[in-house]
Amino acid sequence: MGRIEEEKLSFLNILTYHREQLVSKLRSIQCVLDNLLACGFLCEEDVEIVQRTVTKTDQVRKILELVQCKGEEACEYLIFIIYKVCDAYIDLQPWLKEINYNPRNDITVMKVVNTDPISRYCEKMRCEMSRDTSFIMSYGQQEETRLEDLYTDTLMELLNDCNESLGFMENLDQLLGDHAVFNPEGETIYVIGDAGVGKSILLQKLQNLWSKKELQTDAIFFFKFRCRMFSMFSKDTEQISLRDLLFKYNCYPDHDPDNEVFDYILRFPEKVIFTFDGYDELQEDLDLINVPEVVSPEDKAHPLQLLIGLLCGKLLKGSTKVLTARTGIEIQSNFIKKKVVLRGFSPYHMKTYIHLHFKEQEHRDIVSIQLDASPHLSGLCSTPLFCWIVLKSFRHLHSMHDSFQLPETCITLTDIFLLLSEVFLSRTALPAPSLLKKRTRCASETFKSGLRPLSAFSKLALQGMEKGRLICSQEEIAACGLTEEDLPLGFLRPVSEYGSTEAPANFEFLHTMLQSFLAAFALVLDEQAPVNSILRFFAECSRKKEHFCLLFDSCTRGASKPSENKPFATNEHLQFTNLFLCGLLSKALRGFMENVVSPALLKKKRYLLKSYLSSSVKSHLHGLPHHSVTEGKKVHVLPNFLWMLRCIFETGSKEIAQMTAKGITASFIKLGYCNVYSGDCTALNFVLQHRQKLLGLDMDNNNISDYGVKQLQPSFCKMTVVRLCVNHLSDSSIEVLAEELCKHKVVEVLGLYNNHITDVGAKLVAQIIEECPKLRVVKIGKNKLTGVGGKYLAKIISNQRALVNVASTQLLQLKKKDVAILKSLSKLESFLPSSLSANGITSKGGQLLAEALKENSVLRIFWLVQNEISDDAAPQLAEYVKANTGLTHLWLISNQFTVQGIQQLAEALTHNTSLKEICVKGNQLSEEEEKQFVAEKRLQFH
Ligand SMILES: Nc1ncnc2c1ncn2[C@@H]1O[C@H](COP(=O)(O)OP(=O)(O)OP(=O)(O)O)[C@@H](O)[C@H]1O
Repeated sequence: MGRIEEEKLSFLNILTYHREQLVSKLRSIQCVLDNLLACGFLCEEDVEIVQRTVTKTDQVRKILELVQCKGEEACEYLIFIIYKVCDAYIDLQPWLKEINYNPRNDITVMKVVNTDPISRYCEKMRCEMSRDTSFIMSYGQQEETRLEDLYTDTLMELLNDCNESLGFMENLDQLLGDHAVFNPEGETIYVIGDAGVGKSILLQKLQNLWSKKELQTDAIFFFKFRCRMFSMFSKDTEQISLRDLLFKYNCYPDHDPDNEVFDYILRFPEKVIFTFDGYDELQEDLDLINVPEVVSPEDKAHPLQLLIGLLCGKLLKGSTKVLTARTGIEIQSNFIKKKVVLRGFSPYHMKTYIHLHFKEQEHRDIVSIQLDASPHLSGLCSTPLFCWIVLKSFRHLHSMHDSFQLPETCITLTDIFLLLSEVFLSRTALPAPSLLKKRTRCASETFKSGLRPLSAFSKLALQGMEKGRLICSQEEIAACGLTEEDLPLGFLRPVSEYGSTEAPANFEFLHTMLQSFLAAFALVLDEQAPVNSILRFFAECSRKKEHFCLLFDSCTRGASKPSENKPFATNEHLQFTNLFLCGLLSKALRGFMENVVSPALLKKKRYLLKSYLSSSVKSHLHGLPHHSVTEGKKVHVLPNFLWMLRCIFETGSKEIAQMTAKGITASFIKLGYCNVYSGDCTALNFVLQHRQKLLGLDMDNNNISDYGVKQLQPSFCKMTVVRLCVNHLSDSSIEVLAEELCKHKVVEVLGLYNNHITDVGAKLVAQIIEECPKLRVVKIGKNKLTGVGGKYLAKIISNQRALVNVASTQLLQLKKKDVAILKSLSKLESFLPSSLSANGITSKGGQLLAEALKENSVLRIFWLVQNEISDDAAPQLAEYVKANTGLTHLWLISNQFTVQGIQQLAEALTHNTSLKEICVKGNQLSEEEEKQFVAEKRLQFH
């Protein structure tokens, strides 16, 4: 404020002048009173007078009266409080701007203490959140590790609504930002990933960053929930208000007699972040689906309905919601605003993680060398949970025994969880006789001596699986024969219950996969139940599955009834139990398991499982629908097939693998979009190595990465179709492919579209094209090739037979002297639609292309969308249009043509009757100019 103005408009006058606004908008009165009292502008008696006044507005009037009586400085200080505690007086911030308020130096030295309930609540929330999230919980009760000491970034890929990649997230701030939002109407950020890939840890990191004010967000409230908690309420009786849901299960607001915190949340939902972890763990509740939805935050409802209301945006619309779930869980896409899929550790991340895990360079080296030597183990370790188990076991067992190495190449998931159990059970072992002499490792001894607690934990796990419960009470624990001394072993961890200071009442297994593993152990150990009861979960998993959109259906369409009641959204935890059962009953573990279960019983169980697997593989393969395609008889396998492959690998049975390989009668298997990860390639290879005949394999749109390709190496010799599009492959995969495909020369189709291949890989692809005479389709668009890589390919194509769909990105960086190479394009039948879109092609490139393609009579559709082509290329393009009668569609959307260039194209169109349309929307024409071309209907502007 200018001095003259300041004199004229004293603070006292300001308060009088804006009295009405202040009376209606000033909240958090206690904070004003506290500060005025602390600075001596009011005395105790004044405060009491204000507090005795009944309504809020009258209280403000009284305060204004009092400070105005006390004089100019008191008035100024009141405004300064509003300025300083901006969160509490958010409604008056525009007013401060309106009066152009800037505190004078004299006043800034005065202290303002924020006693506003909202600010206090935020403080308390941050403080509790920081306490709750600073440690990685899953380390049993004996040791805890600081999150920041071990958290490592993972591959976080952004997807659009069609599950196409939008690139990778660089940091967690991007999770909440607008980047890659594909549906602005959607309310929920959906994070998906496989078991153990780090969804919960990602949320924990997010919460921890927020608690330290290191997350880029304006949100001042953060509520975290685990979805499984919503299923724990009784469905008929337990109703709760949104207020209670927020405050009872998260942080409780103290000193908030007037409910200001909740009011604030209702008024400013955009200031709130929610995280809901584990949507897959939610239990369906059929009766609830029929209950009308809640929209009022004041009404009581079942917590599940509140959850749905929040996720759909019917409650607290505009708040940020992050929901996690296992891959494969469907929710209606209109609620999803953006989607992130967690892909686990890249080799770089794994190196970082190893570094964080081990202080000693010697250990880092041993582990890195062993991982580098085993793509299978590395593939498994790209899942952080497995990596953690492997590294933790290494550290523990290496410290206890003389020379412990990581397990060798053929390690299975069962081996990994056995290792973890060994680590836990070895905690009961007596200390080594002398510190200098370490004991020799004997896993079977450890299991034998730990059999009592192991059986008890296994029983508990199985009971939970059967009841569909992941949480167990003290009573259930005791009923299984577990004592207090058993709990610190590490299998269980307490479930944190908000606000409780007493000893934990409930426990859960360290991870749901550990529960699945122990449940399988219980099935093997059980000597009482009939032998065939080991197969009970197979039966459940093979039943037809309903989609899990049901809860959300109720939100949009009203009630719908699924055909059966299932305990969880997925049956993955049961699938894992089956898988571990196969592992524990495998031939490789026979000797080991005989230490804990009678050999005769073990034999019976092994026999039963094997014959069950054989017959179910047969009937599964028999029942698959076959289609006839150019490549022969094709079969699109179902996700259950993948589980079968995993189980077969886990059994290690060559007989079943052979039978499966033989049973695949189709010549082409499609495993696209099946969520195949690198570890599965070992299982696939295990079966395919027994196949004699040639086979096409479509694995497009999975997550197999370079580790997976290395695992498949022995099987490429018989592959006629190798489709690995959208699989995060780099040049090192192409090295493997070049070596194998060039050796065996049977490949006909090679799909590498949308990976991370550079010019180095392109050179190898060129070699494959050159050396494999049967190859007729190569897809290599959307990779990281430059003009150099494009040249290798184009040169080879020009000397070879016609290849369809060769789309090399940035081919157009070629210079004019390379026109001969470009002429090879005349052999192309089509470009992939996106192949030359958004490639920075200038007019020069447009000219070269048009010239090169003039003699191409086979190209039908030509896309040059989103480039920088202007009128300079119009004459050549017009010539091309005139000369080419085969072309049906030319797309020039979002370039830089003006009315002159379009005029030339329109004129050319009159000479070409076969061309259906030239699409030119998004160029530099005004509406008026576009109208000139009304007569030429094939020129599309919309
Ligand atoms: N980014 C990470 N950095 C370090 N360790 C991690 C990371 N992500 C996961 N882990 C390790 O893996 C374990 C399992 O991770 P987490 O529980 O987050 O998996 P999840 O995806 O939620 O699994 P599920 O779907 O089975 O619940 C963690 O306890 C931790 O030890």
